[in-house]
Amino acid sequence: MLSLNGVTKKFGGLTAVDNVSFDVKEGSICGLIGPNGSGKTTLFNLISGVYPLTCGSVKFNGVDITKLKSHAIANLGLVRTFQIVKPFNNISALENVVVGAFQKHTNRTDAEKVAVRSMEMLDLLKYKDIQPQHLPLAIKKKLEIARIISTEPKMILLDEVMGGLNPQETDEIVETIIKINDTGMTVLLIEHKMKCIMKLSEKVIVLNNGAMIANGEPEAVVNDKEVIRAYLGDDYDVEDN
Ligand SMILES: Nc1ncnc2c1ncn2[C@@H]1O[C@H](COP(=O)(O)OP(=O)(O)OP(=O)(O)O)[C@@H](O)[C@H]1O
Repeated sequence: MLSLNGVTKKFGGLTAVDNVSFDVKEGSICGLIGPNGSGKTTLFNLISGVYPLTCGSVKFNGVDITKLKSHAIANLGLVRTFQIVKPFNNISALENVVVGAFQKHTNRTDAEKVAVRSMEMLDLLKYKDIQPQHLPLAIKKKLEIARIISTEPKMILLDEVMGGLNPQETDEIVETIIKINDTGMTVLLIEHKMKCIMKLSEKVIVLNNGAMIANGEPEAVVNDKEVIRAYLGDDYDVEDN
């Protein structure tokens, strides 16, 4: 579904993403992990057309999207969340989600139907008339997911959607991601909470200093010596994370 080949990004003298190649299988959930500053968000920015690549290529659903802009990539069905959620604060939660649905639907009634369905899936309908500025972080994060789901994508990129949430809120988001994936959407997610990564991911990709140091099944990846050295640490225990 998504295929990266030699993806590289240089910011002046710094190679933020270094010759990264991997595939994400259609219908799967794939985790992207690594230390702070290892290039995860930059990689999302490259895939989603926010930054141009220095070299390499990205294919989505058989189409070369390397040089496409974000909106064109979103039109093909590949959308992402941002680490810092920035909803439109002066309109209701529902209107925020309707904005996403307008990507495919020009008709207001159709767009609203899709938005309501997305909010239902995330158990957000009770907040529909509230402006996001009055909602807690966990609900804002869910709203961001509802907004991208309402574009009716084939694949979503989630950038630390569990960051800053308590264990119960985190569990809810994990269940939501499973529900979304069950509808057929492919998921690639950046996450520091290893327990969630282990529960959700069919495959885990690890970046360190911009380079991919592991790519495989979660069990194999967490037992990989280089991953332990670079990221997890010797006393790593999934239950603690
Ligand atoms: N626009 C930019 N200009 C210059 N350097 C950048 C830019 N964006 C990111 N970087 C640098 O690229 C490297 C990778 O950053 P990135 O944000 O992708 O890491 P990350 O793995 O997502 O980190 P975190 O887990 O903290 O979010 C860092 O050294 C960062 O300072």
